[in-house]
Amino acid sequence: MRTSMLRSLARRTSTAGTRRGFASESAPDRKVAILGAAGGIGQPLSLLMKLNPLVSRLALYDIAGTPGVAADVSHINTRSEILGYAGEEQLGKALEGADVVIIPAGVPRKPGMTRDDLFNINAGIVKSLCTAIAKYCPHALVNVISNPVNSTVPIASEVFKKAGTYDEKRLFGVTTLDVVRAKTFYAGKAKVNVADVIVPVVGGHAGVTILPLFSQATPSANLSSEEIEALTKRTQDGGTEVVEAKAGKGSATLSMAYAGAIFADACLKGLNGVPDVVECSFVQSTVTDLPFFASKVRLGKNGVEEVLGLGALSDYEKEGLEALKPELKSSIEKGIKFAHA
Ligand SMILES: NC(=O)C1=CN([C@@H]2O[C@H](COP(=O)(O)OP(=O)(O)OC[C@H]3O[C@@H](n4cnc5c(N)ncnc54)[C@H](O)[C@@H]3O)[C@@H](O)[C@H]2O)C=CC1
Ligand SMILES: O=C([O-])CC(=O)C(=O)O
Repeated sequence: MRTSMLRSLARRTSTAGTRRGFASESAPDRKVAILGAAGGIGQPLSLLMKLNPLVSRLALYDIAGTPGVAADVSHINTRSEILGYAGEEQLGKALEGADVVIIPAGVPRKPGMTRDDLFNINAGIVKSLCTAIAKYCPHALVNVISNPVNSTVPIASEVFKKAGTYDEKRLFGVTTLDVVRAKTFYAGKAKVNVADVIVPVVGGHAGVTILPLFSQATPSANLSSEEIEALTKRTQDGGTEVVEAKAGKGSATLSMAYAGAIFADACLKGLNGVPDVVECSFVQSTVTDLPFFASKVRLGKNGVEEVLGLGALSDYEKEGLEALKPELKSSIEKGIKFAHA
């Protein structure tokens, strides 16, 4: 997205005052809905999705505060039409016809909390939003950002199963921020150009369940095992690093909005038939014995086209993989149990 988005922005700016930039759009119509659009992630994510030329309609939904965000973002001279919706009675309208639904609704952590501490509030929010998705846009690709992702994605799957709309190809836990962090931290340590870095991050999205595969990182670098361990730990604790720095004012919002925009863009490209779109995501999986697992996923016209395997792991990564399984298993089971209660 990075280059295409900037190119498109530059084009719009250079044609300011004319309609030329708009008339040349050839991408198909795509509606994206953001649920939780007035929040810390929701607002910058709304901005970034407004800059994405693949979006023709952008629906911004929250329980309150969306008219202001929608009015503000709507003045930006890019392709998409902005639609603002506030309050539960408008949720159906926000969702109708959506191709991609992004969910950053829910409470964020404060220092001292784990992501699982958010379960009690966010599980119910995700359950009710997914119930509405099943009703109003059952074929949309659903990008779940709300934490704890390791549980909220299984909750979403159970809600969709119950409604008879579940398609495992269309449900994604957004773990892109782990990849974004792994790339940044690796580039700093390996002294390589960050724009060239590729690092898969697998497992889940909480603490030790986040497993960056630095042995597969490119460009390759001769890092010591101590350096790899430190990079792994920093990636696993990246969220906590931000929570502590914000000191009670929430968790990552700007970097998450960036990551969410990258992942939604990949979903849109896949829907539009762009070949070889691959991103890591927490999806239904047979890569391990766990029913959900984050790994590289090829995106296509129906969502997940292929869940890719883990590739060769170092001994350190093999240990990490075994160590993460009990926590990830219990978080998945907790979500499934909640959805059935
Ligand atoms: N997957 C990931 O990598 C990351 C996930 N997160 C998670 O994203 C979530 C949101 O974080 P922030 O934006 O910082 O929180 P925030 O509190 O700033 O914003 C959340 C928004 O959700 C809205 N909301 C609450 N209930 C809703 C409902 N039923 N329907 C629609 N909107 C509703 C609120 O009104 C608020 O505007 C948290 O659960 C956080 O842990 C945060 C960073 C990274
Ligand atoms: O740490 C948190 O609570 C928010 C999050 O998921 C992240 O920044 O990775």
